[in-house]
Amino acid sequence: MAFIEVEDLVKHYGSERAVDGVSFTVDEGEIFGILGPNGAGKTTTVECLEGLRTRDSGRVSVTGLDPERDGAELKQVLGIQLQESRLPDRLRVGEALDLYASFYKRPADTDRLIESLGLGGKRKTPFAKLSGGQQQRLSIALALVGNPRIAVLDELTTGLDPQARRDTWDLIEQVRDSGVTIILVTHFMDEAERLCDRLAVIDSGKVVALDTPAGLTARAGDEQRVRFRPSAPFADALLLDLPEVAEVTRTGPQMVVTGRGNLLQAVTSVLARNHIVAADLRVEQVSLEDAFVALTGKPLDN
Ligand SMILES: Nc1ncnc2c1ncn2[C@@H]1O[C@H](COP(=O)(O)OP(=O)(O)OP(=O)(O)O)[C@@H](O)[C@H]1O
Repeated sequence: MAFIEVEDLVKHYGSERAVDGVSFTVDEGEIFGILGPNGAGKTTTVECLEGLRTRDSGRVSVTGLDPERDGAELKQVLGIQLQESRLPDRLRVGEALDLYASFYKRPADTDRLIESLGLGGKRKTPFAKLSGGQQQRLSIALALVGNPRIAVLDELTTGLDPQARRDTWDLIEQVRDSGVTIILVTHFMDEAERLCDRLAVIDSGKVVALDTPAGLTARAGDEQRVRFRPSAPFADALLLDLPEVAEVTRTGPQMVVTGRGNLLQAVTSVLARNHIVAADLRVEQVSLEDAFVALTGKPLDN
């Protein structure tokens, strides 16, 4: 039996089928991503896994426990970081951690947890006086205070600045290295690509792909794009005649040449032969974002 198993999970809200037959498994020790646009059914899926929602049908097993039947036992192995979790403004960091620790049979040492999450010196600081990044760290600390085997993190870095996001990613890798299995719900491609060992891409309540980030990207093909500003006008046909080139588009002074194989060399050779200089030349490979569009027919951030 897999560490975590979700099989043919279905959940309706009224007549809306928010989760429509979702299946996946998670191995012990991995960071498993659930990626999808707003309203795709990600949160509902993990809420069924956490025992916070009752499923309409399907099977869910978390370390052999059924969240609906074995809720009390599950709470001892699962740590949850809720989306946009807010605490009372005046609750101090130490008080919040001690309170949450009291819910568990074998809580973590809160002093060590505070230190390892970079909140050292903040024990007496009220929630409202923490920065966005520190509040996020506290919510991760609260998810870990019960010494869980699994942590479910929902929209981990929403609202954080780039540095705080990178720090949080480092932290999550440390948590995984300490042996915690992580389920990460996100709608950020860069986060999924950086952190996840495997990903379920969810769209309109269904899993449309289940793979490693590299595997997903490979599915979108080996297409490349070469962007540049030509120093002189020329006919598109010059490039379209090349076997490597599939498409040429122009946006203002910029040209984008899409194709395969040794595209860069083919394009630059033709330009050189015609005495055209390519300024601001850039080559782009297929990204996870392209893979997502190929799979769902729409961009992630819609
Ligand atoms: N409590 C609820 N009552 C009614 N409909 C709901 C409820 N919660 C979610 N939904 C609807 O179910 C669908 C899936 O929502 P869900 O929150 O699971 O998606 P999500 O992928 O987590 O989205 P987001 O990234 O915006 O949180 C959406 O259409 C949403 O409007």
